[in-house]
Amino acid sequence: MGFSIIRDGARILARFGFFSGHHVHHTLFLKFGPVRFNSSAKSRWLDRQKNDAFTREAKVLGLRSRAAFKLMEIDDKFRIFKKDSPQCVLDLGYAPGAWSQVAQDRIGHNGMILGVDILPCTPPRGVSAIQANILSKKTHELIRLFFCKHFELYRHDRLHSETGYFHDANENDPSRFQQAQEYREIFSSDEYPNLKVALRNQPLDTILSDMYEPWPQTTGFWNNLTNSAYSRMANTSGLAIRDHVMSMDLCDAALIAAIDLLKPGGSFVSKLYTGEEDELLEKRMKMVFSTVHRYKPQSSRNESKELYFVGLKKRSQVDKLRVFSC
Ligand SMILES: C[S@@+](CC[C@H](N)C(=O)[O-])C[C@H]1O[C@@H](n2cnc3c(N)ncnc32)[C@H](O)[C@@H]1O
Repeated sequence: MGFSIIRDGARILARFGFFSGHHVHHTLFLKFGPVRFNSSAKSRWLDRQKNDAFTREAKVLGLRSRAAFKLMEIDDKFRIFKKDSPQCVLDLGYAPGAWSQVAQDRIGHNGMILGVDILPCTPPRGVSAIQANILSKKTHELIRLFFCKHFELYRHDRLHSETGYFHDANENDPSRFQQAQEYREIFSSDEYPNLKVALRNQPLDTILSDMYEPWPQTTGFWNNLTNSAYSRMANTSGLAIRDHVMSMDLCDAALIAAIDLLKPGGSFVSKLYTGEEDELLEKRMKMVFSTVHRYKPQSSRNESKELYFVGLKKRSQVDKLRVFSC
């Protein structure tokens, strides 16, 4: 952190914002002048959405956003998802849920998908979700717990009964997960003798991250909910450096999740906004994955600085400290 301050004051201010939601907007206002989180930026984005062919197509196909096409293109090219064995997929920043819909379609009904988003959102059918911040260590624990214990949480876990952490569209149909061998082992005893071991394991086959900081909530506080996740996910500020720095932090968070939770051999897709730190992220990803690709899907707008890094075949021994000390 100290290093960041010396090198670039703006960066540390932006970083600080991740840990204390409201401060970032004030702080960045001071540093750069008004950051465009205002209603005209939002209505420009909404207008562009209305006139966009991918947006219209998404509507026709019942997809929750045009982002679905980007993941389809990525999977067509790199074959992330597999149907022949049960797959566990984590979708970081899943709201409103288009990527989860694509993952669900491509892994079939043998797999499990958990979406994590800081915004409240009802996940698509067949997908489970938690509202949580991926920058929190507790979220990692919840993810692990979910994939190891899964639906039993509904019956036995105080965590769920007291706080309702997990929303699971499959709550009424647990039988389809019991078929998978590794889950049968966990559930074979009432006392879950294997659970401790399972919790140390890396349960995931694929981690997707399309995260970017949402627009701040401006209305809807009265009902203790949010205004629609769809509108709030429209989120670039228009300031290239800010978009880049924010996205780099979220990419780091997703990469840490990949190191901790992804099986050896697993795959990783992460969105970023390009800038001077791309190469550092790429270098780190190469320490975690055997192959790393940069990819810009055709459905990603030309004028957007958005890009996707795809990591394939996670290495078996990854030292997190070494990765992040480079
Ligand atoms: C561009 S949207 C994702 C769109 C999604 N992939 C889809 O296909 O519908 C980015 C999402 O990242 C979420 N996000 C940003 N920061 C996050 C964080 N720290 N933890 C969890 N989710 C986060 C935002 O709330 C937002 O919903």
